[in-house]
Amino acid sequence: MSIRVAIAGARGKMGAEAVHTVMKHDKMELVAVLDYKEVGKTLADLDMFPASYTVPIFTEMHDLVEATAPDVLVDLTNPHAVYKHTKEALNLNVRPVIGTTGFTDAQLEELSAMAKEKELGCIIAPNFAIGAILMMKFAKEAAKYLPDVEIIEMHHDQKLDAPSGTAVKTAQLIQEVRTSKAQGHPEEKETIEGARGGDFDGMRIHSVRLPGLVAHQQVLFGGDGQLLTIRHDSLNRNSFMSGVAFCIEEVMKMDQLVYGLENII
Ligand SMILES: NC(=O)C1=CN([C@@H]2O[C@H](COP(=O)(O)OP(=O)(O)OC[C@H]3O[C@@H](n4cnc5c(N)ncnc54)[C@H](OP(=O)(O)O)[C@@H]3O)[C@@H](O)[C@H]2O)C=CC1
Ligand SMILES: O=C(O)C1=N[C@H](C(=O)O)C[C@H](O)C1
Repeated sequence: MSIRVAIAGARGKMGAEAVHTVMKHDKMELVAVLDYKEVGKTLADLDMFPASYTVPIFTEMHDLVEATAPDVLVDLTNPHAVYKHTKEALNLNVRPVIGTTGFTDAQLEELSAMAKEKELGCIIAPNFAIGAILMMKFAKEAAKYLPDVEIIEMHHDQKLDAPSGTAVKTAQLIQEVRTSKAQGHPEEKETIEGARGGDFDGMRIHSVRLPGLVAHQQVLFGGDGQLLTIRHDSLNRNSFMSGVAFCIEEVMKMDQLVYGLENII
């Protein structure tokens, strides 16, 4: 039996790739799309998709679920919409696979409690690319030996959240193995506000936004007379798609929320 998939954010850069991925997948069926405004009756009404994509578009999650009974909701929207979508999906017994970044800790805790109570799988993945997951794992390992670390994440200039979800997740993983410490000179002063980046448990995170970039991150470690740099580059959005397909299949086997693909690969 096919997994019935709905996608929120289908007109976006990631969402459009995810639409093609699900449409091509032999074990999945794209049954619906969630939008926040009337853009047509089906995806086929939009110039960006082929005429064969007669997938219905809904503006209310409740109507979407009632009409098309999806197993999984994939959300690739923005930090303002994603929390509501995830809650609505869980309430309606639809398993969320969330790529959208920008959750607060409190939101993650609440969604985790909801998924547990409902015994429903839910995956929140700040990054679907296998190379990025490895970069984070290697950074966590390196931080045990080289605890002075700064993160530089670099993204296209349409990104809404800073720092990136990947940078936050990397810092959280490092925090698990590193004794909290302030870095740099104790008396350092910023003569331009923000020059030293954001402070996460003493680690500095720097966010670069430029046209031309897709999604890139360097984790820099400094030691006595040595430097280690761990870098990952997503050069296109196809780099995320095998992770999206993997999560859609995995979430069907789960009964709780997982935050980060490093927990299930
Ligand atoms: N986990 C991962 O591996 C990755 C995650 N991301 C994350 O995915 C998200 C999307 O990224 P990207 O595709 O680049 O962004 P885009 O801005 O290209 O796409 C977002 C889409 O969502 C639509 N949208 C906004 N609000 C709603 C809503 N309430 N309901 C339905 N659709 C809505 C937007 O429509 P409109 O433009 O008309 O407002 C837009 O088409 C971001 O949070 C990004 O950080 C990105 C890459 C990889
Ligand atoms: O907005 C993006 O593009 C990306 N967002 C995710 C993040 O915030 O980490 C994943 C990837 O870096 C691309």
